[in-house]
Amino acid sequence: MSYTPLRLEDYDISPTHGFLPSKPPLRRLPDPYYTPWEQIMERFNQFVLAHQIRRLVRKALLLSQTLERVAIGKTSQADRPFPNFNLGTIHTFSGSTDESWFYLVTTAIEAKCARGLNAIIAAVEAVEHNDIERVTYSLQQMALSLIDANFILERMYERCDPYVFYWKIRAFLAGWENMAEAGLPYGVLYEGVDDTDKFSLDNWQSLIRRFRKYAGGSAAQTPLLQAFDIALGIKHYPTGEKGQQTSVADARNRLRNHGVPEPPVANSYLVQMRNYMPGGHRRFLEDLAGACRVREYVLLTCSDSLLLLGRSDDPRVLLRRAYNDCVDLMKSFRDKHIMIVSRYIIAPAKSGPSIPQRVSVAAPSRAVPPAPENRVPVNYASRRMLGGRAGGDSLPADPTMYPQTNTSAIRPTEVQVTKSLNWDLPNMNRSKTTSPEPVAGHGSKSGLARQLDGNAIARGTGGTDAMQFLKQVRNETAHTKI
Ligand code: HEM
Repeated sequence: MSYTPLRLEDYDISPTHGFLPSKPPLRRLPDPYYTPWEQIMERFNQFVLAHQIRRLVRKALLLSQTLERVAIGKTSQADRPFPNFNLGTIHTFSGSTDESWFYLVTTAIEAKCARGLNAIIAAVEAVEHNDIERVTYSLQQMALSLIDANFILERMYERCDPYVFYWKIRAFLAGWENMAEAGLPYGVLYEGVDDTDKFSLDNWQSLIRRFRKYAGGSAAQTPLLQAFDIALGIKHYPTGEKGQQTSVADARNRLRNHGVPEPPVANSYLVQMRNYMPGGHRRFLEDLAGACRVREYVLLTCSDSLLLLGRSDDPRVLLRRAYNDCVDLMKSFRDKHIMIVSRYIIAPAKSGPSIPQRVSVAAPSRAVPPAPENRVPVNYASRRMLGGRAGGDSLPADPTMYPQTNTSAIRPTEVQVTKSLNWDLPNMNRSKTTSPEPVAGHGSKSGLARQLDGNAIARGTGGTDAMQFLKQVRNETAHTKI
């Protein structure tokens, strides 16, 4: 099979902005058709705080998001230029600068690593031409990009506070995949979609099949790290399984079968994350995996163990050093990232909110009543005690907004009531009422922002057992070194 050079532009990737769009996003949708939506967004944070957002969104007009008149990509801000990385956020869920910073750090890494993507393409091509010096130079450029990524990642600590991240931001990013522990064993039912409204209690099993599971927002959905993994030949195996990185024999085999694509990364979570990437970016990863043989080239060029003693200006020594530097920097990025996860997720989860929390009970949905035998006897008095709205409370205590301001402690009977609502099988209404509303469902009781006891698994917004997954990915990276 002949080699066809890869071109970033063919995959909606910008040579200057990488996986970011080359034009800044619109500040607001210019067509007056979307005014009802924009009006909600103008005061989004106030509405969330006042518990009005669900009501308003329900009331809002159902507008087509594919209206032809919408000039997506057209910007009113040609003078806020991306190339200078003069970035800011227009809207956040929580209204906090911590949340803005969280997005900005992630976006800045994308922006800065664009040159790394160009270097990846150059390295792939140089291998095809057996140009050792160009392969080395391209790997050095990739390393510079990874140095930037490492540096920017550490800036997360500057303005994103772990407490705020864990207790105030994270719930909004949560999804409904692998979230049984958070109270969503089946995912979420999308009202009005797939005839769900025709549901009756007799066919609840078919209804369960209509629940949808989607992972939450996670930077794991960036193609960037996967592109570097593929370029360096770093393989990831299913979590809990020990795999092997390419050996010299594998490398020979692959070079002989030129053009036969490598099987995709075998870690199902990373593969699944590709479904959340734009189609062009996903295709890029697939095509890159088919075309890239950088690791094989380095392995075969540098297989002679005597090279370890070789002169420092031997091109093969320089090649191996450039390759290993990249692997080291990928490992270092993942080390730093694990440290972030332990400070932003594990530590706050273990220590809990600064003041004891209350639990809240989701009001049963009118659309799907619970089966009579599963109805939980929650009376109005107990709901008020739990911070609910029953009985016409004008100012409900909301454990999700600022748990440190909640002064009442959890009572065992209240926890039982909540658990019962969460887990009883035919009681579908719980998912419908709690999950799509980030405000109501993610306090201390069932969402991602909650206190974990000693043995509980800390899950990422993508639903992984975060530490087990991330450490394996990091170790697999380290084992790739030649
Ligand atoms: C407060 C900051 C961050 C936290 C708490 C965090 C947390 C996590 C967690 C828990 C996972 C496991 C997957 C999941 O279930 O979600 C993950 C994966 C991942 N995150 Fe982050 N993350 C943060 C920032 C970033 C940034 C800035 C990047 C930059 C690109 C990033 C890139 C990744 C990648 C690529 C993965 C997939 C695993 C890998 O390839 O190493 N994360 N993150």
